[in-house]
Amino acid sequence: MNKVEHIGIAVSSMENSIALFEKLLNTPCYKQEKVESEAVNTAFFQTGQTKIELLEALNEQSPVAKFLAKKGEGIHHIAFEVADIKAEMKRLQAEGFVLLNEAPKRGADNKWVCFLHPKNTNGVLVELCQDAG
Ligand SMILES: CC[C@H](C(=O)O)C(=O)SCCNC(=O)CCNC(=O)[C@H](O)C(C)(C)COP(=O)(O)OP(=O)(O)OC[C@H]1O[C@@H](n2cnc3c(N)ncnc32)[C@H](O)[C@@H]1OP(=O)(O)O
Ligand SMILES: [Co+2]
Repeated sequence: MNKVEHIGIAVSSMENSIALFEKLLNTPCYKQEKVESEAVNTAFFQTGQTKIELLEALNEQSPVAKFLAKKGEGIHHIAFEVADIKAEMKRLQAEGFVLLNEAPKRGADNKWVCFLHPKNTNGVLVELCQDAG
């Protein structure tokens, strides 16, 4: 795990939260991107070596909609940058972590991603990210 690539934050209104985080971080949102496969709209802020990723549900089936209904707005996941996501997935599976997707899938911001179930990570949803080149 090279570094924290981003911290994912679940929000109810992307428009309101972009305005809030632009004030808080004193930096503009550098990208908004819909990830249909995850039923999320994302917005990114660069904060030094890491990023903030705001997440808004695109529909009621979105994992973010379920999270918001259950827990409300707040930190949703921590993403770690890895050099070789397939090797990391193999290593983590061998260590007993439950992978939520068997193969790397396309994430936002030009990444390959994989998620680990929070039941094996002290209740923290963990995402692995590798640059898709
Ligand atoms: C990929 C695009 C973008 C990127 O960075 O590129 C993203 O990050 S997209 C982010 C949205 N996508 C995901 O979150 C995909 C992975 N998530 C899942 O597969 C599900 O959300 C899952 C399996 C974590 C939970 O889904 P489930 O249907 O099982 O929901 P439950 O409410 O029944 O949850 C079961 C259990 O897990 C706890 N939980 C759920 N979400 C989280 C979370 N974000 N952090 C910590 N814990 C979480 C939930 O409280 C339940 O625990 P329990 O003790 O039973 O209450
Ligand atoms: Co993420």
